[in-house]
Amino acid sequence: MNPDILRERQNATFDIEKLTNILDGGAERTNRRREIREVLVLNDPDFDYGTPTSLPTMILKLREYGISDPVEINWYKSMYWGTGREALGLHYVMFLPTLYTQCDSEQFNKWVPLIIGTYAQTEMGHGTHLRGLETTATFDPATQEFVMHSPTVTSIKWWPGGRNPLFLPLIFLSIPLSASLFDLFLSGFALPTCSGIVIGDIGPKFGFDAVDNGYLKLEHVRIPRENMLMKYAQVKPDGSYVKPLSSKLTYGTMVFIRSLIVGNAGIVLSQCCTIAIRYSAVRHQSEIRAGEAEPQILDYQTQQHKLFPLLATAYAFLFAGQYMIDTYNRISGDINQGDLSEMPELHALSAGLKAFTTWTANTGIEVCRMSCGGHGYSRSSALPDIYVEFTPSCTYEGENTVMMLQTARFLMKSYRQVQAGQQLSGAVSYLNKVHHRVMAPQAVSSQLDLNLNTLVDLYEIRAAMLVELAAQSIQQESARGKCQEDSWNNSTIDLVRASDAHCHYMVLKMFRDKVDQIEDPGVHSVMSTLAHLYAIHGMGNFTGDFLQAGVLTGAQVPSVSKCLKGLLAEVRPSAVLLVDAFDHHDKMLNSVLGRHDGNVYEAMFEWARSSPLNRTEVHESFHKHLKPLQAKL
Ligand SMILES: CCCCC/C=C\C/C=C\C/C=C\CCCCC(=O)SCCNC(=O)CCNC(=O)[C@H](O)C(C)(C)COP(=O)(O)OP(=O)(O)OC[C@H]1O[C@@H](n2cnc3c(N)ncnc32)[C@H](O)[C@@H]1OP(=O)(O)O
Ligand SMILES: Cc1cc2nc3c(=O)[nH]c(=O)nc-3n(C[C@H](O)[C@H](O)[C@H](O)COP(=O)(O)OP(=O)(O)OC[C@H]3O[C@@H](n4cnc5c(N)ncnc54)[C@H](O)[C@@H]3O)c2cc1C
Repeated sequence: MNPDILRERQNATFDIEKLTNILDGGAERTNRRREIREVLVLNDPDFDYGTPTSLPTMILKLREYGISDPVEINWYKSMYWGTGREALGLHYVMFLPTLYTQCDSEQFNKWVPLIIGTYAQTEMGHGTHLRGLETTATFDPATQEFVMHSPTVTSIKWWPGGRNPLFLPLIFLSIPLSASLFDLFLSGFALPTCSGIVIGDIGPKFGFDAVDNGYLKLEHVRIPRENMLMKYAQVKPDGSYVKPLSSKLTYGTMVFIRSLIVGNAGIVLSQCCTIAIRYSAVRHQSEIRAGEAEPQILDYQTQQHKLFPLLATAYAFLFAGQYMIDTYNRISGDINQGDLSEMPELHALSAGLKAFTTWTANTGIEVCRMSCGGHGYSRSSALPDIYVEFTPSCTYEGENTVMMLQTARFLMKSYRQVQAGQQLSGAVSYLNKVHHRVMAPQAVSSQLDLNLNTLVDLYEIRAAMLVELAAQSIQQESARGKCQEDSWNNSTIDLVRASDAHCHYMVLKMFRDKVDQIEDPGVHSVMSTLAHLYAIHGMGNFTGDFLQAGVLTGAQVPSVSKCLKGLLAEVRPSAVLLVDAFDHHDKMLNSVLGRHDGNVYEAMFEWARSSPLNRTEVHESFHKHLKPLQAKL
């Protein structure tokens, strides 16, 4: 083991295993995750990662082992495929969940065990604006079929991931009856026997190469009436339409995956922090004091300033992901029982946190890559591949700006309710104080109050102020004679800013609540330090907001920076131990820089030598192209 990394692991001030257990949701979950990793994948003689049979092998193994819990599927898949995506991602995270949540019992028993599918909602002309989708599904009572049709070029289904060229069960979103409503259809086309279908691949993408994203054009293709997913809405044999309790129930799968993406952003950021911090512990470069040995780059304050706030953010997002999934499971359980009262709040929370966490993690991956210098740009680091695979999460499952505006819609509605004298509960209950003006900033002392509860309060006041400013912008636009829609559009910068601040407050609050639950003194102490670092770092990035909210004075601003530097120094001794607690296996991380043993250089040389370009002393292209050319010169 590299001596630097060995030294970093001595004198631990907290129990790493206990922190790993907290991240997994308990010791039993850690044991189960490791069992899946070590026994069911790594020590499985059939484990054949990277071969053409990998995918079918994985599917058969998941069934053989009876792994159906979404989180356990993800544990298995992420061990099997490492940090990359695989072609069936969409089947597991969108196609199956849609069947689970939108099929009636007969359809469920008929389809779920049997098929692999994709989710074809987006069209060439519309991905965000679902009410603008153009694919039609017209019911023919004479034949008891729906006629599916792509009326325009912009209605061609575009992007469905994992498009299987031979058999095409897919979840369709189409407009069967009216522009405001659409429903889900399962269409089992066995190509090429089924006429009226034009299918293909949309061509090379920025990345996501393991997933074949396709296109699908339908020309009056008929499917049985029974293929409409009929849990919430039905078309009866006589053609009558039974509306769902809410037209937004059709959007349920997107809310589910957005909820998953929150925790996934934490996982991806934790992978990158593991790579960058372990590498920064073994990389020596330049000098701090003339004549002395080159220091570990992790001892540079700027390197700590790049990486430690991201480390704190990774923990924050992992805890936010746990909260999000728990909230999703609770509210979707209520929805299943017909109680839709919290559906708007679930939508607003999942939409906002999906955007907030993916935007932050997306930027953070690049900071981690650049903090590793040239070797960060090598594919051996795994960081370029992680970035390329993660960055579309800012676009898919709800483009981030649009998602933030959905959260803003909920915040504005809540603000208006408070103005009308209603008492709010849940995540927006802090807005009650705005109405009663108890949001007045507390007496701000000359010293920055570092109590975590106080910091959460300051973030709450910042969010409330920005919500009020956005609402006032809309009111001012209306007062200038603008219609409601234009008043909204002319305030969308403020609205996104308010949603971002609301999400930031929510994430810090979840972090603080999680720290409060930690009983082990050593783990509590190090997690409390990270939560403080997360809060102070955000205060440094958004100082203007806190000044504008009156919860920070100009005189206190220097102490924010001073406090930040102190927290960076406090984290430094535990940095490698804190990434060890993420418990990312070398095989899954697939990074020369992030190896657990820290033996980076030897591994990098081996990695380079294994490059296809180094298979022969002289590359065949010399003999094929250069030598004949030389002979002519
Ligand atoms: C098992 C572990 C796995 C871990 C893996 C984790 C991550 C892996 C990541 C990815 C997986 C792999 C690949 C990803 C592939 C990506 C697949 C896709 O991208 S599928 C397509 C996704 N598309 C979208 O998300 C479309 C986005 N657009 C919309 O959702 C809607 O158009 C809209 C923007 C929300 C607007 O809808 P609409 O116009 O109908 O509504 P509005 O008029 O704006 O508002 C009316 C009203 O409705 C409320 N509302 C809107 N949506 C919802 C909802 N979902 N739920 C509840 N309520 C909703 C809205 O709040 C308004 O309410 P009110 O203000 O009270 O009127
Ligand atoms: C890798 C990848 C995989 C995908 N897989 C699938 C899949 O399997 N199935 C599927 O159905 N789809 C899939 N998609 C499509 C994806 O869901 C859409 O691209 C996404 O919903 C964004 O919609 P759009 O492309 O129409 O972008 P647009 O909405 O056209 O966004 C373009 C710009 O317009 C802005 N904008 C749009 N509306 C508003 C508004 N109301 N207010 C302010 N600004 C606005 C956006 O902020 C953005 O800046 C995938 C996409 C990617 C990148």
